[in-house]
Amino acid sequence: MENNTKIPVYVISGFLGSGKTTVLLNMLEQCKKRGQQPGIILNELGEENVESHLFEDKKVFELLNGCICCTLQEDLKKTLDELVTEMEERPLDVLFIEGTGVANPLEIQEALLSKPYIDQFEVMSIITVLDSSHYLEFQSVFSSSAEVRKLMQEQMVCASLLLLNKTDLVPPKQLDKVKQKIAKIVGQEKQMVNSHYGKVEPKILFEKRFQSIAIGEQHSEITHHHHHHSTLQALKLEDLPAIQQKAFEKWLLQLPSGILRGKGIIEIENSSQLYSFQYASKKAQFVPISASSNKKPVIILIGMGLDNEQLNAHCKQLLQPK
Ligand SMILES: Nc1nc2c(ncn2[C@@H]2O[C@H](COP(=O)(O)OP(=O)(O)OP(=O)(O)O)[C@@H](O)[C@H]2O)c(=O)[nH]1
Repeated sequence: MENNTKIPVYVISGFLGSGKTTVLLNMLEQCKKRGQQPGIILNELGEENVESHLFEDKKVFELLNGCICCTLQEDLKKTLDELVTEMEERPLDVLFIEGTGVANPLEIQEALLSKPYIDQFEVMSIITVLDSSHYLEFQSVFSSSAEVRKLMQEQMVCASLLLLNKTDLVPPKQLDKVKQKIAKIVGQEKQMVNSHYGKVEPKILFEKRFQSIAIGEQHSEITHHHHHHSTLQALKLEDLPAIQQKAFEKWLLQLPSGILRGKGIIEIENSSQLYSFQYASKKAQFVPISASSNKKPVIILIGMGLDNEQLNAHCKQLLQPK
């Protein structure tokens, strides 16, 4: 493939629940306005993508139940091959890759910069999304693990653009403090932009900020990372009864502290509709989804350092309501 036909690629990285999908949906909206056909590669830790209803009319490739940056790098390469083949029938103008919340984007970058992908794809930007409302907590030695701190630092350091998301949840003084702390890690030059529900001027989001250097060339900066999320677990709950919304919110808030993220679909008692829910930054959100989407209630929980007995007991409360 000639250089001028390379597919521009945006990699969206960031910790669990920081707002990656929200940013991706905003970028897709922009593509629609521009009449561009996007391709999407989604990598999820759970064995099911509970958010597929968000991308119904889009070309989505899913890499499930593992993290691109570990065992799934080969799968990512296969998906890229598939995408190139499919493009002969249905061309794409732009590709978005959303990693799991625990992916190190260096590994995605590495796949894209290796042969033959470097001749087919052009990395435009690695956008790392940060939850500015929980940044201090995630970086604190008292309330977070060394694994989480290191992973977030890697996600920040290899970003070409940092989005400080969820600014609505942070008082201005705290936001300043967060920015100063981040600058100490990434340096003053790295571009940092505030965002609220991932809304950022399209020009900033779509700007080309990445210079590709093939792996193996002298100045390549790729280094291998250690697999730091060995203790991470994704848990799936199915066969769920209809649940009262308030009781469910309370249940979420009382989850063991190792649970960092929850998402899924539930049936709310006395409502004929299914709801998609998000639990991130210790906040729950519910959005009704159409009955025609053929979804079944399911809950995905993701966490680290979990006490399985405690978690099982907590889950039982939900599965066997009084
Ligand atoms: N208050 C607030 N909530 C936000 C903002 N951006 C995203 N959210 C909410 O945070 C939750 C998680 O957002 P997602 O975009 O799904 O986060 P993610 O990074 O894709 O999450 P993972 O799937 O864990 O990787 C959702 O409920 C969003 O609506 C924001 O700026 N402010």
